[in-house]
Amino acid sequence: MTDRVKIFDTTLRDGEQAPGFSMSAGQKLAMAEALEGLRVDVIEAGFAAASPGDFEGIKAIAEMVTEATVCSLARCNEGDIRASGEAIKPARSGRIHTFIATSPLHREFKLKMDKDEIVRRAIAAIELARQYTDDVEFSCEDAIRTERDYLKRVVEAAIQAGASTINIPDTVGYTTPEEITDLFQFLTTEVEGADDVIFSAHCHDDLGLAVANSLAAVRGGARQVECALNGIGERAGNCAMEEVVMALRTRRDFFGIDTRVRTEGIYGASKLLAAITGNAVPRNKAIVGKNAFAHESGIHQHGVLANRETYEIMKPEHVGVSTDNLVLGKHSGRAALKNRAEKLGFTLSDNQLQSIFVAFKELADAKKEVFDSDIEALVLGEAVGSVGPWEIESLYVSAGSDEHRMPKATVALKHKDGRTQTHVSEMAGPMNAVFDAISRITDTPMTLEHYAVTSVSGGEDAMAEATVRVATEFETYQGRGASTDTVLASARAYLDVINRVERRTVRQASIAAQH
Ligand SMILES: CC(=O)SCCNC(=O)CCNC(=O)[C@H](O)C(C)(C)COP(=O)(O)OP(=O)(O)OC[C@H]1O[C@@H](n2cnc3c(N)ncnc32)[C@H](O)[C@@H]1OP(=O)(O)O
Ligand SMILES: CC(C)C(=O)C(=O)O
Ligand SMILES: [Mg+2]
Repeated sequence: MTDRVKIFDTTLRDGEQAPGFSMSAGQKLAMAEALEGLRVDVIEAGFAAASPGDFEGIKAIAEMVTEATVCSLARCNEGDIRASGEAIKPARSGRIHTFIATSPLHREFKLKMDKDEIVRRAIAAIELARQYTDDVEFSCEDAIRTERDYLKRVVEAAIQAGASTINIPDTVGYTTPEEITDLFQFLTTEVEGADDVIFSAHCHDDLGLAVANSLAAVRGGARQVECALNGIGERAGNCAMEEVVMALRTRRDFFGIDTRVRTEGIYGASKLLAAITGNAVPRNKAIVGKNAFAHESGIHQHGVLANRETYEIMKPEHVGVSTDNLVLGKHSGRAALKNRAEKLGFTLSDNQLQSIFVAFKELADAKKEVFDSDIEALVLGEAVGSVGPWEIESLYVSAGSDEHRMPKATVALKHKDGRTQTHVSEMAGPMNAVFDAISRITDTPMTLEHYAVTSVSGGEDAMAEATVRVATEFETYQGRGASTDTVLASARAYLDVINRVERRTVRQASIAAQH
């Protein structure tokens, strides 16, 4: 048994699997870089057999990551194992994670396999995986609803076949803390070969118990926790990485064990994920929500002013949340901007710094004060919006109280291939006119399902962040844009979606051309 809990991050596999959270290969690479910066032990980068894009995404991550183990998920069949083995080949340390369901419901209705067949499949898959790597993880899907004696039998067979990590998933979020502690105690003491492997917990949040159950599994002997940033994942999500890590760190006195995560990067990584997927973190979310370290009521403020520990059990800076509000101005240079971004949890390449610096100077000229949240919006705007191919060249909107004159938007967009196109739209609302003009120029008809604008910093000239959810003929997309001008922020959010759609079409066309 190790003296720490390994963090197996599945943001890019189970997390990405949930509707509304899919990421492009480039976005997955950016997230993998952030996860490596957090020092997670294992990055589950995808499911190699799922698609050529997933295969290439895992391979690119395996080529880039230098410290963490890079893992691919595989069913217990030859094709999946071989695809995973090839995808992780470039990794300094690569893992194949193979799984098969063991519960009566899954055996009878889904797999239509009896108990012996499942054991045979598991053994064959693990033995084949071992031909690619010594690091093989085996999961009994729906382990929690599996008969204990059968679970023990499958796990013992998996260990004998060569698995070095045994994962016990609560696939449907059904268990309770007491029950899972007892199960892990049973497995770690009763299973033959238990001392030679690491037991892992993979809890889902259907009853809001994923973090509590993961911690309870650790109490029962689990030494790997599978989790995802912001708790994303199938249905209600997975165990939230930031929560389980901070619970172990903050209550080390209770759990007596910790992870090796560099917690100062948590907030930046969480924001990056939210920006990339277009799914904002709720403000009351533990650790990474906007309110996690905010105090408005008088009695709390009075206490915090005297001593922060009266109402704070963690230091905000330990998870990368800055309490230093007023940061930079128009006289600041690149070094200060880079330093501030790093304090907020973002590592900027030289190219990113150059382009963010230009936007920062424009913002500093337009605003009296530049806050951390402004810088965050600039960095995330860069992470999301810089990839094009369309960008806004100019935008004019006229609207007013005269009911005989329709609001009008004149929009000019520039494409990376050199084209510039302008369209004038008149619609019932000014934003409708802007969105319509963008749709017409790019020839992308879409239905707006949700549109929201929030202020991300203080003052009259605050930065606005717009988010849109838009349905195309085939899929729903999220987009995000930021600016001190709400109309421009909204237009950028809408264009963010158009760019995602176009990039996806180009990607699909290139995949089709390869076949
Ligand atoms: C709990 C979890 O999170 S499991 C991971 C879930 N993630 C995903 O499914 C995302 C990626 N999946 C995919 O892209 C597709 O489902 C694919 C490419 C893997 C398979 O696609 P298809 O071949 O069309 O199969 P489909 O998805 O319809 O059905 C799954 C098949 O796998 C079988 N299967 C399911 N789990 C396993 C397993 N662990 N081991 C072996 N076979 C399995 C099912 O019995 C079914 O077989 P059948 O086609 O003979 O009936
Ligand atoms: C593939 C397995 C580990 C899984 O995601 C689950 O059972 O929830
Ligand atoms: Mg899962």
